[in-house]
Amino acid sequence: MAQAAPAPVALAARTRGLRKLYRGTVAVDHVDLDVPQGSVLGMLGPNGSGKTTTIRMLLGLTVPTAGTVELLGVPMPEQAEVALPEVGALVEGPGFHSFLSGRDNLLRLAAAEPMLAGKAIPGAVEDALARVRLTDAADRRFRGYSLGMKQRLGLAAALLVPRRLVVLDEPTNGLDPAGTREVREVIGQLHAAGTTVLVSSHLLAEVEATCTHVAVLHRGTVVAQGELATLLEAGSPALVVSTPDGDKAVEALRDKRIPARSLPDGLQVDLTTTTAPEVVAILVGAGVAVHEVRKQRTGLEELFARLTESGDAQPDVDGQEEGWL
Ligand SMILES: Nc1ncnc2c1ncn2[C@@H]1O[C@H](COP(=O)(O)OP(=O)(O)OP(=O)(O)O)[C@@H](O)[C@H]1O
Repeated sequence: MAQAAPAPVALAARTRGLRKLYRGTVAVDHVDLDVPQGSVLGMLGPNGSGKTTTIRMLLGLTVPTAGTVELLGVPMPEQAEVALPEVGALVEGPGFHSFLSGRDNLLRLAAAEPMLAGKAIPGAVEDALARVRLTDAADRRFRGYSLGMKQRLGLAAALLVPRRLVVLDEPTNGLDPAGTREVREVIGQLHAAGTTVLVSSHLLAEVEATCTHVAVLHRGTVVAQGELATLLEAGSPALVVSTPDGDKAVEALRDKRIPARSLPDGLQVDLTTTTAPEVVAILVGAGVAVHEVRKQRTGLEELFARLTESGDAQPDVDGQEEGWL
């Protein structure tokens, strides 16, 4: 039965005071999340920070202990049947049958899509398979798929019909670099088509590369959210100087009360109380060989550093290599 489509809304998803307890353990608390219509919002947080639990509550898969959820303007889970047909989701355990091929799994899911007419099903399945580059492996059984292929099939299921909102929980888990680039491409295409995308990740670099907005979770609460560009501007600016004379340079700056710290190939200078030309003049005056100087964006990095300093959370090693100093 076709349902009345939800009306256009400013926020594709909105939570207020969201809380989830598991046997006395707080998984999510006080989460007021705004996912603007048309945005690509990266939900960023270390392992165990509450990303999956929040996403599951948004989709009506987990019942909140307290708080409210609105999805495409309607309350969840009360009006799930209104919102969910317009929401594609890739979450843990998408329920594929191990003995069926990738294509047959998608055909089964497509048959259950209220927005897909029967005769449109085969075409929609082939399109979705092609979009995640799984056509060649489509006849193989799901149980023989690699983790990356399983992720691709999950993504294909989320893309079976045009959606107003696509929710992807750690979509690049298990994917190689080419697969990761393809997921970024798919997110870019969805964004260009006006679809709102909510994507969770523990990789800073991944969020920076794909998102317009960010919500940072730590220990179950949102510690920052907003436009990526605004968050990147926040935090104190820094200068990264490449030089073989790092220690000498740090000393020269500290003599002038400018905070700096050594890096493997140079140093990082805090620009809160000084400027880049002044730093370069001091270094050159002190006889430091300056090979390269560049401004560093520190907003997200600082937010993440604060998270890791508080103990229980470490960003992924890949994230450190790609997105950190
Ligand atoms: N079904 C459950 N039963 C008990 N505790 C749970 C359950 N699901 C999640 N938790 C706990 O809730 C907290 C948040 O977990 P969640 O999976 O939402 O975090 P996450 O940010 O998605 O982590 P990851 O990046 O590792 O997937 C963790 O402490 C986790 O152990």
